[in-house]
Amino acid sequence: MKKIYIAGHRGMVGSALVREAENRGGFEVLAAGRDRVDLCDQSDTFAFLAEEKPDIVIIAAAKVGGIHANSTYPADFIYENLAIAANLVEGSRQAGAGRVLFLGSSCIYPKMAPQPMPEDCLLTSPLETTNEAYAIAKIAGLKMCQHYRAQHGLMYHSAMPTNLYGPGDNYHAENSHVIPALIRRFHEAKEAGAESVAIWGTGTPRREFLHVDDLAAACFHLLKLENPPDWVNVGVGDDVTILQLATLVAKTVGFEGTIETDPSKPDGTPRKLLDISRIRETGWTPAITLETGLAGAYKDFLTSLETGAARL
Ligand SMILES: NC(=O)C1=CN([C@@H]2O[C@H](COP(=O)(O)OP(=O)(O)OC[C@H]3O[C@@H](n4cnc5c(N)ncnc54)[C@H](OP(=O)(O)O)[C@@H]3O)[C@@H](O)[C@H]2O)C=CC1
Ligand SMILES: C[C@H]1O[C@H](OP(=O)(O)OP(=O)(O)OC[C@H]2O[C@@H](n3cnc4c(=O)[nH]c(N)nc43)[C@H](O)[C@@H]2O)[C@@H](O)[C@@H](O)C1=O
Repeated sequence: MKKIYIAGHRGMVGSALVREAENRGGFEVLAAGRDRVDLCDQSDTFAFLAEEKPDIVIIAAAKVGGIHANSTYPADFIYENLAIAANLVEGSRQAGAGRVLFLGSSCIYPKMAPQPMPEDCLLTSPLETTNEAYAIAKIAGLKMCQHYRAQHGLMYHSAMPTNLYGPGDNYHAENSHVIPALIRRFHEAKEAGAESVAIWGTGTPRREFLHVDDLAAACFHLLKLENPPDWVNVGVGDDVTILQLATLVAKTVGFEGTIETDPSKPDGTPRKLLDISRIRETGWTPAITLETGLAGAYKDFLTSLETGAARL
């Protein structure tokens, strides 16, 4: 049985990965919170990995947030994400882990990349400014895996997911991503009997949304490949405008008022649709539609409010 360390197992992605590992079976799952290991601390991380000696490591720990958090705390985003990537990749090598899967993000690609964005448009022109710090750290993590694979012959590789959503999301009013932010805002507006809800920006940017359970399935699919790409896009191959998304979230939540835009807030990158032909060629395809996924995410939000587990 392979021992798999899922770094960040309490997060939205990490908890989906733990569920997927348990459903598939055949893994001894190692999960350790910040109380056990601070992944920004090099000696702490090296000692933890040397003691536990996992066979496989999935790096789903990161400092994560939406457009506001990324542009407000760029120093935290670049430092913490560089430290986590460097400590886990080098610590895994020292501890003898034969396989590492690093999770990046679609924001690694240039702001004005061709759409849909193929893997090889990486580093061809400037990044979007609102998340440049985070993107640079994610590019460094991806490049570490690529170079460790080349120099050390280790099977270290990466997945670049598009915007994600699902159970266990962060519903913070300012620091969250757009889907959890809108679920909360429309829910609170419905409860308060409000007539209108404002969404950030112009409503015109386009985004692609992947359910976190689809991402978890893709990660375990990639871990089974004998010769995976150094990095591969993981998305659904389709996108919507933010206004279309807001209309869908309002319908899911049952909010019947009007939706207004707030152009004083940033739009971010105009479009970031991933080209997912490479992962499709390996035999993976997403299964959860946005409508179905949103219904489940709203249910999860209501349950987490009731149990007190919601990340507000
Ligand atoms: N959410 C999204 O839309 C997208 C996410 N991704 C990537 O997926 C991965 C997971 O994201 P997601 O699950 O959404 O994020 P979450 O914020 O939900 O989870 C991140 C996890 O990392 C842990 N963590 C952060 N810093 C440390 C540290 N110093 N030591 C130990 N643990 C730490 C957190 O621990 P604690 O619980 O203690 O805070 C948390 O459990 C990230 O790599 C992210 O870049 C990629 C594309 C889109
Ligand atoms: C996953 C990805 O996430 C971040 O990039 P982003 O795609 O810009 O993420 P976002 O979810 O915060 O916003 C998407 C769009 O939606 C609009 N929008 C409307 N109303 C709200 C709102 O209420 N909250 C938020 N957050 N956005 C809103 C918002 O103005 C923007 O146009 C990266 O920094 C980086 O972390 C990364 O990789």
